Order: sequence, then structure tokens, then C-alpha cells
Amino acid sequence: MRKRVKSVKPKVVVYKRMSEQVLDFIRESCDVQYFPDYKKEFPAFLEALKEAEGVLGSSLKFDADLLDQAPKLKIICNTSVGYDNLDIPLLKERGIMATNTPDVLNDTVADTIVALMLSAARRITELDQFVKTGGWSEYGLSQQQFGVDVHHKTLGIIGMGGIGSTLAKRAYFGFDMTILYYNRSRNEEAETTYNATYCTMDELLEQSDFVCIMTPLTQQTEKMIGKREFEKMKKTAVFINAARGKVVDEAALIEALQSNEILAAGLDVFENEPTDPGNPLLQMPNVVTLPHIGSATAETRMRMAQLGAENVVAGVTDGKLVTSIY
Ligand SMILES: NC(=O)C1=CN([C@@H]2O[C@H](COP(=O)(O)OP(=O)(O)OC[C@H]3O[C@@H](n4cnc5c(N)ncnc54)[C@H](OP(=O)(O)O)[C@@H]3O)[C@@H](O)[C@H]2O)C=CC1
Ligand SMILES: O=CC(=O)O
Repeated sequence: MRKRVKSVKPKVVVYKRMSEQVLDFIRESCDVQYFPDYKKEFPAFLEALKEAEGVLGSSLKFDADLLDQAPKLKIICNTSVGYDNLDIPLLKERGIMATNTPDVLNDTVADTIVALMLSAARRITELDQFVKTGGWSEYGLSQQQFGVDVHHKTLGIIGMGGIGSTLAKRAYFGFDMTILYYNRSRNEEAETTYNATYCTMDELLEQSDFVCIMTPLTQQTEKMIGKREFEKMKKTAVFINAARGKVVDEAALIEALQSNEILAAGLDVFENEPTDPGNPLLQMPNVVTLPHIGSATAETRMRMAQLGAENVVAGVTDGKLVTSIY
């Protein structure tokens, strides 16, 4: 009689909260070790990494020390489009694949940016508080409480990639805005479809009513917007950051707002997250803040998780990756 050989499923560590539906999808072909709160159970998480061939999650920095704890690792799948938590040259050197979740979140993040632009320009959160705290009287608003228009203004997008272009579409077709952009390379599609004008960073800063940065965080983009850049902006400029907190010099942003160098800001991201409750930005009525929720709708987070899950399964079973960073 032939001896039955029990097949051993590849081990996958999931270190971010994930729906049972997505976990079950991975479990069909992998042995899943699930750490929804990996920081609270870090020793067990490290133990699981020793045998893991695949990892799925986001934001955790995989440096050389952590990779040393995961000798069998074949693939790291981020459930985010940003991958500044990954040291790409190091992963390549070690033969570890890496994936992210491009495109599936473009519309949702662009919607979030529009919400920040409208909220900051029309003082939505400030006036919401005004109504809720009983400030609204029969005399209505004072002129000092009026906002500024978004429509027909100039929007400067630094980083005209997937999300930047999706924002340009909304701004151009929905709000009749003039689009300027700055990238290292030209985006011809944005130029022909949204009439976007390619310009230098300084031209963009000087001419835009709304400045939105949407680059990845890299060595080149870290603190790309600082004191000099805020000084170049119009005094009436509204600054939007939904990329990464560290692409901006946060101290310079605080100073620019305190000294009326710019009018207002809309921020989904901060230098440190969660940001310190004592951060002066949180006390400013002309700053709209969000807790890094650019892609956080149920539908989009599900699509991102599913894409990450498909990638991790493909990576550990020698299948074809759906997306790949390199
Ligand atoms: N707040 C949130 O929840 C979210 C934040 N993000 C952040 O947004 C970033 C962008 O996402 P996405 O649009 O999908 O990425 P893309 O790669 O599609 O676009 C990035 C753009 O940035 C440009 N860029 C890169 N480096 C530089 C540079 N040094 N100077 C000027 N432009 C530069 C690129 O053009 P070129 O290479 O020609 O310079 C490209 O057009 C992510 O990396 C992530 O950090 C993403 C999703 C959600
Ligand atoms: O910050 C979110 C991302 O997808 O990147």
C-alpha cells in the first residue's frame, strides 16, 4: 500500500487586520498565522516569521535585522501602494519579492483629497464646530468666516502619478480648475486629457492656489516641501498633503501657517503617526486633519486586501504575481 504524504502548505504571516473572507482565501493554499495586533504579541510574531515564506500587511519596516529573523521569506506583500517601509535594494539583494496595491485605490484617495481641499477652502470643519457649539445666530456669519472658492482656481500637483492624475481628472472636469504639475518625467496623458501644464517646482509653487503633494516618500522627496517652498507659495495658498508626512518639513509647515505665509492646510498624513495630541497643527482652525484615511473605505480596503492576498498566495506557490514593485 502506498503511504499517503501529507502536503505541507507554505506558511504566511498576516500582520494587519484582515477580513475572514480574505484570510480564508489565503488559507485555501497557505498555512496562515494571523497577528492583527502584532505589536502586542511581538515575540510570537517573530517566532512565526522564522518559518514564513510570505508576509502580508503594511507599514512595518523590514530592515536587515528583521529580515534576518525570516530566513525562508520569498515575498513581502504590502496592502498599501506606498512602500517606504521596504528597503528595495536589500530585498533584491536577498532575492525577496515585493508587491504593493497600485491603482485600486486611486479614486478613493483622490476623493479624500477633494474632501480636504473643499474642507480647508470652505472652512467646513471649523463651521461645523461653529454650528454644533451654538455659535450660529440670526445674524448669520461674519465676513471673517467666509471661505475661498475652489472652482476655477489653479491646482498644482507635485507627483502626477496614479493618484495625482485621478485628482487632476476631478479638478479639471468637476471644478474647472487649471492644472499645473511637477514630476521628474512628463505625464503626457495628463497633459492631453486634463490640459495639465508641466512646470518647475518653483513655477508650480508660485502660481498655484492649491498645492497638493502626491509623491512617494523616498530619499529624494523627504522634506521636499520646507521653509523655502512655503515662502514661494501664495499667501492665499491652501496646502494639501495626503502622501506621507515626511515629504514635508512639519516644523516649517507649522511656522508657515502661524506666520500667515499660507492660508490653510488639509492633512491626511503626519511626520509621526499617530500624531502627538500636542501637535500645534491640531489647534489651528485653518488646518483640516484626518487620521491617514486616504484609501479607507470598506470597498477599497477590501480590494487592496484581496490584491495583497492574491499576490502573497502567488508568491509562495510560484504563481504569477498580479502586481510587482520590481
Ligand atoms: N494618504 C493615504 O492614505 C495614501 C497615501 N499614498 C501615498 O501616495 C504616494 C503616491 O501614490 P501613487 O500616485 O499611487 O504613486 P505613483 O507612483 O503612481 O505616482 C507617484 C508620482 O510621484 C512622482 N515622483 C516620484 N519621485 C519624485 C520626485 N523625486 N520628484 C517629483 N516627483 C516625483 C512620480 O513621477 P516621476 O517618477 O516621473 O518623478 C509619479 O508621478 C504613495 O507612494 C503613498 O506614499 C497612497 C495611497 C493612499
Ligand atoms: O498610505 C497608504 C498607501 O496605500 O500607501
